[in-house]
Amino acid sequence: MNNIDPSKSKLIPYYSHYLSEEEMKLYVQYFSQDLPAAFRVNKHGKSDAFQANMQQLLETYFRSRLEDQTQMEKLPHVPGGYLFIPSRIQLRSNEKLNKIHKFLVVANEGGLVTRQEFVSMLPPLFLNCSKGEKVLDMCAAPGSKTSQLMEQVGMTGLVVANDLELTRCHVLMHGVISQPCPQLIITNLDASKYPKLTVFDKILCDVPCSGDGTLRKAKEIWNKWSNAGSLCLFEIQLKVLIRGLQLLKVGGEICYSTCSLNVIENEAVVKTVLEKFGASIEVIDCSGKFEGIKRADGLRTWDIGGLNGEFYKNYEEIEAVQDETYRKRFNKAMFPTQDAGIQEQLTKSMRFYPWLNNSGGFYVCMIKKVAELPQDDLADSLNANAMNYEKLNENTEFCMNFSKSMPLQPLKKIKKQEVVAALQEKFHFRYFFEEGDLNDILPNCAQRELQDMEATRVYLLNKEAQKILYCSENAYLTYHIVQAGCGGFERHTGIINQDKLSYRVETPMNFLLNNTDFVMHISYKLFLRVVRAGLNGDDESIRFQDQENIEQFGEDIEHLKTMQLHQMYLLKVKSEGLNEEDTIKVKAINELNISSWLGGTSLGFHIKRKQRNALWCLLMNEDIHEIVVSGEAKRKAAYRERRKNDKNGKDAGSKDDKSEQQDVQEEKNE
Ligand SMILES: C[S@@+](CC[C@H](N)C(=O)[O-])C[C@H]1O[C@@H](n2cnc3c(N)ncnc32)[C@H](O)[C@@H]1O
Repeated sequence: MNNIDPSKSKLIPYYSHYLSEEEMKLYVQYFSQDLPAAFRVNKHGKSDAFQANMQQLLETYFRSRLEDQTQMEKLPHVPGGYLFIPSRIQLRSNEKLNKIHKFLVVANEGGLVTRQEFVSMLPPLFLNCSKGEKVLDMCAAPGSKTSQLMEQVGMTGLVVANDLELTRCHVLMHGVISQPCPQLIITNLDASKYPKLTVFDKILCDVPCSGDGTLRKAKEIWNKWSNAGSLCLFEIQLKVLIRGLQLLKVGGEICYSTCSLNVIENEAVVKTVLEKFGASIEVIDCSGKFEGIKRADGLRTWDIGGLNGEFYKNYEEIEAVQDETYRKRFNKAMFPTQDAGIQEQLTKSMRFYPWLNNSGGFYVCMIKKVAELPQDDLADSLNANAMNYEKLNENTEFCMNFSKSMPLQPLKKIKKQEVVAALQEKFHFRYFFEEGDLNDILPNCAQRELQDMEATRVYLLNKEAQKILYCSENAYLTYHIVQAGCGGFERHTGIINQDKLSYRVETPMNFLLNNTDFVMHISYKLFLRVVRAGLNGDDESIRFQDQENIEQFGEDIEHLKTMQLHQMYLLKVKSEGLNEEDTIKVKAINELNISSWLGGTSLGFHIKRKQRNALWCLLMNEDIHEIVVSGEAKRKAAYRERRKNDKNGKDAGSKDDKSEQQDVQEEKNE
């Protein structure tokens, strides 16, 4: 902690006002330590068995690299969640542990796991959405909680993920788009005037906050912190929560959360909505839920801190302050209530102090809407704002800013039904999501091209997402829809198919091929061989005519030659004759829905480089840097060489070059 001395931070006198001496010792002790690394296995679109198998593989991998087995723990109640006791910094700096860190980074980028702080996993855990439910994530970027919500509602539900910042919406989009997410809509709106797109079953209200609970990661907060941030965030936090309550169905649940421990951003906000909507909402008692995840009760009553280390017991003390500008920083609603019923409810909200679960600091309050909300001035004005905003935006001139700043063409209903016919004819999909018929879904897919052009990419949306994207002619503009559904099919422009309308299934939607004729069964040995082919930085497919391949995989190759060549297939690995350990590996591989391209004389997998790397190391129990570094170095050297030779820079914009440039940048950053 260079130049950081917690004892000099304003945080210490501030929190000493709320916490006991003993708690303050723990506060300084824990917040001065680095945060343990945590991750969870990505399960979206896969079975419970997949998660169990993948967990077993990962545990074996990590444990074989840990001398002290107590350094890795299973996170209680978080499906597929793990915690490393060594901090993130220790993981990076210790030579042995660094192997774990590097693997985690690649496995995260390859989509096998999500690196996510433990407390950040809690709001979706408490929200506990069921399959098919409609959920709004009001302040969603960068989106780690969104991906948990998508897992919970499954492919027939709806997740509307929103963020005020367009660039952050794009971060969110890129984080989830490689997963099958026909249930996802991403919007770029102010959550406090969010339109009534539908009535939601559950809402996550993870509001913008001062973030003082993230001190273990963001150490600069020790020096920078002042109470001004919390004082000015109160109003937007309150408005977003009220708007969330308005958009929630009666009987639905909303999770209000912040990564701050400041009462102004937490209990004061919840108290205000309890005062306003009294009998229509209630704080849910979660004390019986998720035993083993420790928490402290929310505060009943509190003082409000000022900017100069002083505290105010009530609003009258603020009114007595001479300086009007200073007075205006405070809101009467921030102060506690005398109502014992509300105080009691506030204690049911949950404070996650860092010393309870060796985590960051967090606040979570689960609220149930038990009846329609009564009249309230602030709530009414938010409703009116949202309606005016929608009305204005129906006139597209008013949304040109969004349109101009969006780097992508808008998503519109697919125009050419020949495309739909071609897809149906080619793949003979027998059924689609867990329920519902592909025949209803396909004609309503979306494309980004202008209306009269053929789609180069066909986006798949489920019925709930379609209702939103097509609710009006210009819904994507009115509601600033950044993304709806995910890429389903991509136009094939290879020489062989040049003359006819031909599409291939995109990676997120590979599972669609499960019930078609396009499934290829190969041996585990051949699977490993093709994964390895891409690791050395050269050719990512294997050639059948190579002598070595003919000798080793003769049976496989003979079988492949009987299949239709120049074709994409969903890959399934045969498990007959394998030992128990390899059988588990094969089961996990088969649920990853990897597709492959069977050429006239070659076989290659459609698999991201990082996923290929992570998979190889996991299956072979090899260290990531040993296997990857040589291949990456070779590839990057080749790229630099090409750049040097390419004086005109003609190739600079190609897709491969862009990802290589990114890699070179990543290398620099490390
Ligand atoms: C605490 S972060 C959300 C973290 C996110 N839920 C996650 O798990 O990755 C708060 C987010 O709120 C966004 N935000 C700020 N003001 C907003 C507003 N008025 N409406 C919607 N989003 C807002 C910020 O851009 C930021 O991405």
